[in-house]
Amino acid sequence: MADALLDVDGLDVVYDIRDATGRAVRRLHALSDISLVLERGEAIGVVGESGSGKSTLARTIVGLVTPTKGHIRIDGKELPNRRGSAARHGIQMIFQDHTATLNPFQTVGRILDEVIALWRPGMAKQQRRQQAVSLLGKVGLDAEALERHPHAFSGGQRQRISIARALATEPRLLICDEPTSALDVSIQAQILDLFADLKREGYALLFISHNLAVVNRIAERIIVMQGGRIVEQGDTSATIRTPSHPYTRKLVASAPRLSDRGTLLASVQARSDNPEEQEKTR
Ligand SMILES: Nc1ncnc2c1ncn2[C@@H]1O[C@H](COP(=O)(O)OP(=O)(O)OP(=O)(O)O)[C@@H](O)[C@H]1O
Repeated sequence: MADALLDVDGLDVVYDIRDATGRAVRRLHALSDISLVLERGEAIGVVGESGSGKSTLARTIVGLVTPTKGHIRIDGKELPNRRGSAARHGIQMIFQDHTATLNPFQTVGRILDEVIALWRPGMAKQQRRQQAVSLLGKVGLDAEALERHPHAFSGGQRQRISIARALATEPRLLICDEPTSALDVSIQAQILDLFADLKREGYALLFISHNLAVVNRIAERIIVMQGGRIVEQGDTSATIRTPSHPYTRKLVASAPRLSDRGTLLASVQARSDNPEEQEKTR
């Protein structure tokens, strides 16, 4: 598809399951024949129960898992399955566990500066600092954050910092693997607002969540996965309103208050005035 940003075509992933000695004892088909197309600036939500293959899909796209079959193309060109290759092609991943991306021994300024310097080798120090301040502003943090270490921030703010770090590589696509699941419900709403803002700015999102309400808030299209396969995909609201696959029907039926769409997030929003988060953010 010529105009697609990301084109995943017939992707299979098989894991070797090993015993304690490291010997492969069986194979697990984690992804089977996954195909999806994501347009520029579009947000697609990926839902499915635990073990359905959502993280494997994300990790395969960014080169952390090697597929046994299929193609991943960015701008119509094959994306090499290597660590770092996705970043060079404008794809960044945002994890649930931001501790993985934030070095606790470095200040936020240092964390951001390392990435900016890598991406813009010729940029002068003062300009890099300005760039870091601008990235912090984009995620709702002020320049003061530069001098502090990650542990000085709340969970929601640390997730903001890891988003700023991802944005430092000037990506076009953010692959978000349960980026709000580890946060309090009130903070979740604020981080979701941030993703909605980023989407309005033109970033494409592949947004993985087990929470249908979250996907409904962020993504115009939805992909439903079960047992490593896509069982349904389409417009998010239409799919939630009239799911056609029995598994999607089950997911919708078991989602709390989803029958009254919007209510869940409206209630989350009403509680999003978390003083701790607000105080530290500004
Ligand atoms: N490195 C691995 N080695 C072997 N099996 C794995 C590995 N990673 C995942 N799996 C298995 O692959 C299947 C898909 O896992 P995956 O983590 O992709 O699902 P998921 O939908 O993201 O689940 P969750 O929501 O719990 O993160 C599961 O059966 C899981 O146990």
